[in-house]
Amino acid sequence: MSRKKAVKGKGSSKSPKASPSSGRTGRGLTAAAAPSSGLVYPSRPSLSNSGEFYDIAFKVSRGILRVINRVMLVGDSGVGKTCLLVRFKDGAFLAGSFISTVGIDFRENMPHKNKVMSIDAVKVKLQIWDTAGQERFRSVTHAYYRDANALLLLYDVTNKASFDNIRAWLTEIHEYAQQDVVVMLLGNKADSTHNRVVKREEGEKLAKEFGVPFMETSAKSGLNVELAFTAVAKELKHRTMKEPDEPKFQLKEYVDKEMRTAGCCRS
Ligand SMILES: Nc1nc2c(ncn2[C@@H]2O[C@H](COP(=O)(O)OP(=O)(O)OP(=O)(O)O)[C@@H](O)[C@H]2O)c(=O)[nH]1
Ligand SMILES: [Mg+2]
Repeated sequence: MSRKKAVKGKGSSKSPKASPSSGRTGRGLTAAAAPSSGLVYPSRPSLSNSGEFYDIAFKVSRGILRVINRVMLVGDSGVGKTCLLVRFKDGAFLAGSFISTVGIDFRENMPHKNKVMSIDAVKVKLQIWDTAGQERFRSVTHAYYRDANALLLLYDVTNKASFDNIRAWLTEIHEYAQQDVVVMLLGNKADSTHNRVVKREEGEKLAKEFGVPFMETSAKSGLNVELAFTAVAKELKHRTMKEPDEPKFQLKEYVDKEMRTAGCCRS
């Protein structure tokens, strides 16, 4: 058994109108806290696919520890969140006309995909939630923030407004997400060299100012897509399973090193 049902059904404590600070619970889950069965149930309830609330931490399946973590893609409409998710999950690029994601009923319709990654011999399950970037769906997105363990915040290097809005997104994240949420800034559409209006250095500078890791990506070419999700998965895995004497995993250092090793760009 991998799940322990905590609170049943819809209409429980989560709602788009919930107090912004009410969900601020740290993960606070370490391997040392795990019972010998390997089943761990943290106190924070999570939302399942069906809209029910569960306590999910990690489970042992066929002798492999599988860590389940929720990653949310956020940023302005059109920056490429859906395309990034599809590239990562299916290895394909959604070319053609732009179909904006809508968030009508956040419990039923918020699109997400699961992907299991192998991190240091541990299967890390990422539950990746796509969000609607349009302003009118913002309250829907807010309701999800506090369930996120990590946020990939995207702007579009060909769209200056999407870059300028990053400060506002970071303010929202600060207001609605868990205090210890992992945040990574991604400058997407790096393949569009001719239309680029935001330099890589500008992205680096902003990320440095806010103390978050940064990389440029392309859902079209695949540039750094795998690396972005791997880095997040590594950070989440280390947080969950850190041994007392193990040095802290440094996400930013890891990203910088990987970028240097790969000459900044890899697909
Ligand atoms: N050149 C290029 N185009 C991209 C890239 N990623 C996305 N696009 C294009 O940008 C447009 C918007 O992409 P989406 O992924 O739908 O954008 P979104 O962020 O999900 O937008 P919302 O759902 O409205 O929030 C589409 O026409 C994509 O084909 C990329 O890396 N490079
Ligand atoms: Mg979308």
